[in-house]
Amino acid sequence: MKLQGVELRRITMPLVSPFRTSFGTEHERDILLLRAVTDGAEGWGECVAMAEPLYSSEFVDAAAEVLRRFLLPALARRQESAPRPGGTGGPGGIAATDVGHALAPIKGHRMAKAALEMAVLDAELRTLGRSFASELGAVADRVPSGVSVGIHDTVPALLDAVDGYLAEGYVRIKLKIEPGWDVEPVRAVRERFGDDVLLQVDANTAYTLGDARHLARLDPFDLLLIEQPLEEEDVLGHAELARRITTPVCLDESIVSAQTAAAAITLGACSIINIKPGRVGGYLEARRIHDLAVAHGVAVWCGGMLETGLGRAANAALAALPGFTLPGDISGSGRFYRTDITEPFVLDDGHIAVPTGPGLGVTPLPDLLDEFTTAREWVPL
Ligand SMILES: CSCC[C@@H](NC(=O)CCC(=O)O)C(=O)O
Ligand SMILES: [Mg+2]
Repeated sequence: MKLQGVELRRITMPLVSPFRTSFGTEHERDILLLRAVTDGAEGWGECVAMAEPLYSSEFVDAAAEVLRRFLLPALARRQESAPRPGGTGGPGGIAATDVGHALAPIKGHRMAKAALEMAVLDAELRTLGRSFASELGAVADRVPSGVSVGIHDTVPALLDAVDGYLAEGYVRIKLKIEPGWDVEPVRAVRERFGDDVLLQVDANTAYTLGDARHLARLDPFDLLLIEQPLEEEDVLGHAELARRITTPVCLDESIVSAQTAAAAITLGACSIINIKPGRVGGYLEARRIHDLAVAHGVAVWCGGMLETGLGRAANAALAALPGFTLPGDISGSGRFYRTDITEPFVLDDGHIAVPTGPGLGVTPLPDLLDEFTTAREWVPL
């Protein structure tokens, strides 16, 4: 497949309601999309980097810049040096499995790299007529849908939000927590909705090991897991915390590759992993982490970064792999957006259908995409 160029397209999508976490409050998403134009088909990639480097060190302006100045030129050089398919000499094409190798010399910027690999993979699979689900190894045609619930001003407001999501059919509730908003909201949700609701919490690195005794107060509430209680690099701290609480520790921000996943598992820093393809550099690395976790008996689930229907489609395909045994943050499009740029993903009996069409199985609706577009830039290879 010959990659002719990539369009960098920025869109701004308003959220249906503010989404507050321990690191800030989102009111809209400033999203970088990639449209890869090849001699076969066009492919789409979605960069999950936020507008500010608060979830991780990446942010969307930096992703666009590193793509423009370093990642796309590196891919162009790889394509120019690759032998033609079939072994003849001269500039050849590129395959999705080449992208990670071509970009490896550039340090970090995993979300930017993931978006580029996703776009190339989508173009390749559309050309082949294969779905993401079949390429990744999906074993299900729908996946259970969990929902992430932000920090609210009051407990009654939180309970109303949870009530609404349960009424919509979400099979698992995840509550964002931070110091001062943790035991009380969890207790209130348990008292109002009972012990059978699948319930977990996400701290986004808001605590320290010194909070271990306090976090142990969550143990009586039978949570599925506590996600990323400590800072990203404190792998040893998570291993010590896991010895002091009974709630299973799940890592998110700390797991940036199969290598870091192997280290975290070996050190006992987590017994569950939230896999986010953008955070780990792409869907192919995400599958490697899945395979590693399965080999170690570690459960995985698919996290979310408020993706549009493009990322949601790819995440649903990934979440259909056999090791994804816990409900992921693959909610309906309406959880965050009044209007999605693709046909909306809609909850059906608490599940999201896995797209079956070639590639992502969804494409942006041109008029809606144009409505949300704030910038377009063509980068020839
Ligand atoms: C703006 S917060 C994004 C990161 C957060 N993501 C979610 O809470 C799920 C969001 C979603 O459903 O897409 C996480 O740390 O897991
Ligand atoms: Mg998280």
